[in-house]
Amino acid sequence: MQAKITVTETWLRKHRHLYDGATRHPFIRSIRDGNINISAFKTWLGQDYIFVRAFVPFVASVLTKAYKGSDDGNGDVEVILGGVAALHDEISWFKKEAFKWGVQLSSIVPQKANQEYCRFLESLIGPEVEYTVAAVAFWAIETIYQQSFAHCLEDDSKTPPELKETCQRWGNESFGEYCNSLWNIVDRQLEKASDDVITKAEATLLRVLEHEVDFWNMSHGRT
Ligand SMILES: Cc1ncc(CN)c(N)n1
Repeated sequence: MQAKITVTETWLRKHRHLYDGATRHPFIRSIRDGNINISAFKTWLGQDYIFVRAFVPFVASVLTKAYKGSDDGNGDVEVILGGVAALHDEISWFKKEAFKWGVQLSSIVPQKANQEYCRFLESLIGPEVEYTVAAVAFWAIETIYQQSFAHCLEDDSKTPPELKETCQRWGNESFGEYCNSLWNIVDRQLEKASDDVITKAEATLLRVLEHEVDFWNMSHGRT
């Protein structure tokens, strides 16, 4: 018997072009090919630190929604709590890495693409946004980084040794498993969602993909 195709699989097939644009962006390719411009890397580092700080309240809101909105026999809260803990480490890592590269985090001004992405995250925090919709955004945001940086660690990659740790941060197997747990959450939620929520969730996925591409563009100096 053929396995039933999930809503997320349908979306990924339908939006493959945009998805690949986010996970195989020229910025990521330049890390993988070993010809990354270090000033672009430093721009990304400083801007992403600001993004991650704004990401924390968003993830906390997903955690609250999971607690209130899912019949949590499935352990959604624990998975998302793991994500909050990982973000705590991520913030410490950004500080350490910024010091290493001589990036002054206190003087970073968020660029337009970053501001718009952070504003989008804020728009998903309120109680009027369904758990399913917020969970789709969360899953997509984490998975795009996982897939992008894992690409830089493949056997034939020429990622510079000094950037390997950065790629490991999101490209490692356990982050991959965590993303799969988020994917399971999303699939379970979508299975019981109304058509209206599914439509909103798909639109949210598209917005995330666009914001991620804009974020890479900004880091790559294309804005
Ligand atoms: C822009 C962006 N997207 C995703 C992630 C992964 N938490 C991140 N750090 N920054």
